[in-house]
Amino acid sequence: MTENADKPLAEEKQPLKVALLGCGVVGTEVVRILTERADDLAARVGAPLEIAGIAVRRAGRTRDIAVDPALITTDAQALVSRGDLDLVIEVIGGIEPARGLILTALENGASVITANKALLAEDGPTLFAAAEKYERDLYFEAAVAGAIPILRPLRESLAGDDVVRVMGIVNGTTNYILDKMDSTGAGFDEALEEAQALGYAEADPTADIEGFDAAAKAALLASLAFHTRVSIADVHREGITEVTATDIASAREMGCVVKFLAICELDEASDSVGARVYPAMIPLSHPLASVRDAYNAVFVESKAAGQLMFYGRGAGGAPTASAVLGDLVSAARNRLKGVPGVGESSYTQRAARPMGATMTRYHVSLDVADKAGVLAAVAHAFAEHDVSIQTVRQEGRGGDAQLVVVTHTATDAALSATVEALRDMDIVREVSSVMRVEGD
Ligand SMILES: NC(=O)C1=CN([C@@H]2O[C@H](COP(=O)(O)OP(=O)(O)OC[C@H]3O[C@@H](n4cnc5c(N)ncnc54)[C@H](O)[C@@H]3O)[C@@H](O)[C@H]2O)C=CC1
Ligand SMILES: N[C@@H](CC=O)C(=O)O
Ligand code: NA
Repeated sequence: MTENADKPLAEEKQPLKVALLGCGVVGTEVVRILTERADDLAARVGAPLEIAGIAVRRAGRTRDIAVDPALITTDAQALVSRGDLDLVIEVIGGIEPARGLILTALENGASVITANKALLAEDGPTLFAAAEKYERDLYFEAAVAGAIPILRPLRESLAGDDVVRVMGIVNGTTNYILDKMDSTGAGFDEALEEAQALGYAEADPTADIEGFDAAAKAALLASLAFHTRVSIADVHREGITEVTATDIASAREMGCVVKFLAICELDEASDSVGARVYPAMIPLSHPLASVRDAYNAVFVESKAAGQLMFYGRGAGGAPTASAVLGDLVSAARNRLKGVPGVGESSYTQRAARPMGATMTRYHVSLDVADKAGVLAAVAHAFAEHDVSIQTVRQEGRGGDAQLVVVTHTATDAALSATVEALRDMDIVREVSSVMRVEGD
């Protein structure tokens, strides 16, 4: 008889009790995987995972889940206060009651898995401090880029390297909208409705289209990548609501596509961190240009590894549940061992770099009077602000002309001052669009 024969099988071990908070798009898929894959999960963890309770907002609603109705409760606070839970999954979203519930769960000895980027980017330090105090895990792989494993690689695989830049498409809803507008000519509202029906959008889709969701994710990426604390308030944010069909066509004309980007950079000279989200034109040859539908992709650049790219489904119930379950298995293994896993690392305390100091390029479309000297006057406005022009294209339109100017790299402060000056010029009838150019 081998030594192992005495060891209890996973299913003979005391089950780990799991509570689920919220049973919407993501929660439903979490329950499905937990129930359908129970035996394999038990084998991987080393003990069965038992659903001990599911907190919902409305009890009577028909749900597509196969669990004992006695497990359903509308009292999430009582559930997390029980004291016998090993693991709590928070997929309610928003700030409160999620924050209070997570803190109570940690205080009562449970490790927590959450997909809630909004909360972590607003008040992560409070939650991480509680996890450390009670020696429990607080994992959140699902919070950034859905199914794509990106946070664990940053926290663990790249812990010995120095990350200098993270750039990606981290919001599925907006990528879906921009992709549909570009490839099928769909209108903004129509594409947003489709994204909502497919379960990609936040409960309030303003969070997606105004960039709050991507800004929260950028804050989490920057914090992990640069071992510091970046909150959503530190992230420069512009959403996609101003992107027009004309911008998309204009991007095509210069061999580009409009993508909604999150960019996090370490400025070594000033030891500061810049994080920003905005729609930008990128060349069709850039790998991010071919990210379609609700897919996400994240580029990481580090000193020793060079460039790494992570790609996959960034939104949707099942892909997001995959990330939640991955965290659940890790946290469950740690619970069995009695020690928490790797926590947060924010030892550098780097300052936030102001947006004005960011080096970027602009694509500016102007409606101008079509007369002698206009081009020279416009060029002068750029030169006066130390912004060098890369290309100018002019198209006549009756008595008016349209000028499309693409600049070389300059500080964002210089570029926006140039645009302000252009707006004040009599010969400029309208600055019809301003968009940054990235990725080359
Ligand atoms: N849907 C997606 O593709 C992704 C979602 N996430 C995040 O996952 C979380 C959940 O998202 P979804 O499932 O899409 O949202 P959802 O709106 O479909 O689900 C949330 C559920 O929580 C319930 N709820 C609200 N207040 C409650 C309370 N006090 N007690 C119990 N239940 C309550 C709601 O009734 C709803 O069923 C959010 O933090 C979201 O940002 C993260 C990645 C992707
Ligand atoms: N609403 C989000 C969901 C995932 O984080 C998105 O569209 O990416
Ligand atoms: Na992820």
